[in-house]
Amino acid sequence: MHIAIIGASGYTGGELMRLLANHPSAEVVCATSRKQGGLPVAAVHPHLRGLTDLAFQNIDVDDIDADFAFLAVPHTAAMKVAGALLERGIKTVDLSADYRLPKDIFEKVYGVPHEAYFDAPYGLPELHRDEVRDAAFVANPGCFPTGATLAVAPLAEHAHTIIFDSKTGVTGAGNTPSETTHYPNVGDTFSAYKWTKHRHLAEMKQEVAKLGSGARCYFTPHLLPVNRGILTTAHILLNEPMEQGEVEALYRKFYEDEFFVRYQKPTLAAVRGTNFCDVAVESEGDRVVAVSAIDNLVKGASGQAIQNMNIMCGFDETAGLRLAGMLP
Ligand SMILES: NC(=O)C1=CN([C@@H]2O[C@H](COP(=O)(O)OP(=O)(O)OC[C@H]3O[C@@H](n4cnc5c(N)ncnc54)[C@H](OP(=O)(O)O)[C@@H]3O)[C@@H](O)[C@H]2O)C=CC1
Ligand SMILES: CC(=O)N[C@@H](CCC(=O)OP(=O)(O)O)C(=O)O
Repeated sequence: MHIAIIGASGYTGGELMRLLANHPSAEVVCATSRKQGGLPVAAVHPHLRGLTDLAFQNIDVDDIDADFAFLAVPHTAAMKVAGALLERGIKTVDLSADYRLPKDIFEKVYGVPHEAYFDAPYGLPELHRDEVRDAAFVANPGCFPTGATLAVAPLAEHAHTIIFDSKTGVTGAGNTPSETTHYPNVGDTFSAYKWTKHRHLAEMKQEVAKLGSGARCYFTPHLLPVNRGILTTAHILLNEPMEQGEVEALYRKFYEDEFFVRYQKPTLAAVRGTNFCDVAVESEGDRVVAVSAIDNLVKGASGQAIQNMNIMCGFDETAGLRLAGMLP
C-alpha cells in the first residue's frame, strides 16, 4: 500500500517514516513539506539515512498519488486538506486535533471557527476499534488523552472525580524552537504549565463520559527535561471503596486481549520508542492511584496512527509496531 505523509518534516512525520520503514505492507511514496521541498528526507531526519531514498515534495494534496495518507500538520492546517483527501477516496488518519471533538466544543477550546467539519471516529483503538475499522477518516487522539484515558478506562464508571497529573517530554511541543523549549528553560529543571485549562482536558472529559462515567475531571501537565514520554498519575476518587485485588483484577481483565496495554509498573524507559502503554494501579480504599506511561510520539501519535491504519486496512493490528523499549 502506498502512503503519503503530509507534514513529513516534523517530529510525528519523522516518527511515521521510522515506524513505516518496518511495515510489511506499507511503503511511503510521498513525504510533503512546504519548506524542505527537494531535500532528501534524510537531510532533516538523519536517523533515516539508508532506510529511505525519498525527497520531500512541496505539493498540493490534489496532486498526491497514494492509497493512504497521514496528516501530521498542526491543528487548523489539517482541516484545510482533510475534505480533499476524503473526496479523492484516500483513507486518512489525522494526527491533529481538528476532528477529535464535536464542532462546537472544538471551536470553544481552540478559539477558532472550524472551516470544514465532519464527524470522524476517535482513534483510540482499545475503546473504539469497531468504529475505526469501518472508517475512511480517523481522528488520532492527543498524546495526553491517550495515556490518561487508558489509565482510568477500567474504573471510570465507579468514580465521582478524576484528577490527571501528567509529565511530558519536550517533543510534544513539535519541532519549532520556542522560549519554553529553549534548553536552559527546560533542561535541569521541572515545571507545571496550563495548570487548570489545557486544551486536552476536553478530550479526557469526552472519553470518560463515553465510558459511562459522570466523574468530574481535572488535568495539570508538567514539562520534563526529556525528549520523549508521558507519565500520567491519575487520582481516581471512587463512589465506594474497592480493595486492591478487586481493582487490579478489573484492569487485568479489561486489557487482557490488548497487545499494546501491559499491566506492569510504568516507566518511561520501558515504553520509549514503542507503541505500548504500561499501566498499574494501587488502591487505598476510596482512592485509586492509576499510573500510565507512553511514548508521546508513538502510542501518543504516530504509532497509534499506524495502529489505526492497520485496523482500517485489515492488516494485523500490530504490523510494524512489534518493537521493544530500550532498556537499560
Ligand atoms: N509531537 C507530539 O508528541 C504529538 C503531536 N501531535 C499532533 O501531530 C501534528 C504534528 O505534530 P508535530 O510533528 O509534533 O509538529 P511539528 O511542528 O514537529 O511538525 C509539523 C509539520 O507540519 C508542517 N506544517 C507546519 N505548519 C503548516 C501549515 N500551516 N500547513 C501545512 N504544513 C504545515 C511543517 O512542515 P514544513 O514547515 O516543512 O511544511 C512541520 O514540519 C500536530 O497536529 C500535533 O498537534 C499529536 C500527538 C502528539
Ligand atoms: C510539551 C507540549 O507542549 N505538549 C503539547 C501536547 C502536544 C500534543 O500531542 O497534542 P496535540 O496533538 O493536541 O497537539 C501541549 O501541551 O500542547
